[in-house]
Amino acid sequence: MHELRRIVGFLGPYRRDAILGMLLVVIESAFEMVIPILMADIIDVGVATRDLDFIFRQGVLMLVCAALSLITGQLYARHAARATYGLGARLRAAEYEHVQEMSFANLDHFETSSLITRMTTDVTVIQNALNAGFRPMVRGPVMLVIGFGLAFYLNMQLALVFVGVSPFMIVALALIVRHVGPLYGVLQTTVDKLNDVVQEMLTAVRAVKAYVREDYECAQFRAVNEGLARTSEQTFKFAVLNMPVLYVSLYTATTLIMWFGGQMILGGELQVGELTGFLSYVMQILNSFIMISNVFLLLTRSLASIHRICEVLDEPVDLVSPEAPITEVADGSVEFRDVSFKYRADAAENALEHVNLSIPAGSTVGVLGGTGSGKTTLVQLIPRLYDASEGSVLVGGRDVRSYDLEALRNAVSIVLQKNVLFSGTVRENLCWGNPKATTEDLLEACRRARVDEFLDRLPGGLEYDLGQGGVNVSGGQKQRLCIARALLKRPRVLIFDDSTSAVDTATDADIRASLAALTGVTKIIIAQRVSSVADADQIVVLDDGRVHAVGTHAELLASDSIYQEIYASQTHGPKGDGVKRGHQAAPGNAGWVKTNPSQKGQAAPENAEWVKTNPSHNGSEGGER
Ligand SMILES: Nc1ncnc2c1ncn2[C@@H]1O[C@H](COP(=O)(O)OP(=O)(O)OP(=O)(O)O)[C@@H](O)[C@H]1O
Repeated sequence: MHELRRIVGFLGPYRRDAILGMLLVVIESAFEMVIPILMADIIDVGVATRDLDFIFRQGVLMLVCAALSLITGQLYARHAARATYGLGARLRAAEYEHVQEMSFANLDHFETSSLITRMTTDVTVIQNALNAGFRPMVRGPVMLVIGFGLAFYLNMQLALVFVGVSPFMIVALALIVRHVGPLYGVLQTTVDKLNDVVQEMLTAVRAVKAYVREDYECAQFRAVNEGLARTSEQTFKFAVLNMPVLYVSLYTATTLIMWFGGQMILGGELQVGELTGFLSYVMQILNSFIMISNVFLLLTRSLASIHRICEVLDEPVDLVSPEAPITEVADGSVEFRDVSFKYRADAAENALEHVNLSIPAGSTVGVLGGTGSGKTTLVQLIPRLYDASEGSVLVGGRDVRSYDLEALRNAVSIVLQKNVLFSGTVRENLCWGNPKATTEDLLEACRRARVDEFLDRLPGGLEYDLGQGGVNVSGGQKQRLCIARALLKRPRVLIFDDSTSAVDTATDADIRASLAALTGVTKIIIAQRVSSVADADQIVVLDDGRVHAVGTHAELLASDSIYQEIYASQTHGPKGDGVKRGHQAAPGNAGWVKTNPSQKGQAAPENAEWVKTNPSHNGSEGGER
């Protein structure tokens, strides 16, 4: 119930329309309900006494009531539509804005497809329920009360006959609603699943085609689609039972009333007009029961949607700026003080264990480690995409939790592993980094990120449309555009999470050289290739969430077993003795995995071996994906 009230609270300025709409329905119903009484009078008084004047006057009154009922009905429809669609728009906006505020950890709680369903289908369900249910929701109870009142007024005994039938109807309807309610929740979850399959397939449609998995995807879709059809069938099979229940009640009541009414007319206790008027009220009362039961069914379905929407709206944003935040980041120094981190409070293992690191402002740091060793996790703590579970992360000498989030994230620019560009031109995408950037600024960032190498070839240059998700450029070009976008923020700390994996080694070196010229900016580079970090001031080797070693290329090459292994395997294959043969460029985009990974939280075994992970997936040397 409190969720229903919460959603009603979103009416905002449309509350006036909702209230006006309700009033109009009450007036409309009242006018309509007077008509049978006027009709009964025409039969019992006008026709019985052959008083044409009376019949005419009552007829005109009936017409006026019908016309007023029609006008108020029309006015109601206008206000109801405004309230309904206004509420839908406000709900979608509230959900969308809340999702924007959510942290990565918050977003981990929801499937993307489920969020889409909650912002679209669930809101539509509420809209439809309100649109179709608003009128009967008000009209049903109003007609029920007035109908019963007037039925008792016309004939008490007949009204009691009718009252006798009602409990059966009420109990049967309550049972149907109780059974159908939970099924609606299941139905919405099934819609989630369908959206999930469709979204995943559309996002990965190129991979589907490349791997010739169309049949498999179709089978997946068919299974979920048929599941949805089955669930809908099951749900509506029960929902439609309300109609037979109501009609059985209607005809039983009508038959009984005709029988009793007929006896009463024969006994001279009732007039024909009275019985006709009474039967009209019986119809109206039963109609109002039909309306109320339909509203209950609609409401039951929308309650499931309301709950799902409230789950999004009530998700507490766990990363917010503090009360009195610091708005200036003094410098680009970064420090990890005994930091441990787990993605979920109930996770058995930490993704990072007791990490201690000190990165001076303006220095360049490389981060190496096997797949899943915690590299991405480590850097995501710097702009506070997640908060450390234990210990603290400092930027510019202050705990990241003491900064204004926006100020911190403006000072720490991260090029995520999964590069994302948006629909729009190159210029629009780059301006994400700095909306005020001039064309000169954009071209300068493009030069540094080596975007200039292909920008001329894009029709329109900066005005070239990248298409949805940047489909109109290659993987390597996308990475370079993302680097340029990050540079435009003019950050104090620049983080590259494997951001040059899809560019050729020569361009990678070029980009590194131009970044080296950015003095005063701390650069943290996660890379698979030793060559990408060999020139760094210090290199951090991660292993199973722990810092295995820190040092320069020469120091690590001389002392660290994991670094030696990585280096050797990249220069001469997994078992090579590359230590002695000097540094060479690593193969294009090879990824490296340890073949006998140690248990999480334990130091890496000395004999750990690193192997190349399917380099063919990453493109050939010197090329771009
Ligand atoms: N959102 C998440 N929720 C739960 N666990 C996660 C999440 N992201 C990563 N992990 C887990 O945390 C660990 C470290 O992952 P992380 O992405 O930091 O590794 P990585 O070194 O960057 O790997 P890669 O080189 O493959 O990108 C892994 O065991 C991974 O499965």
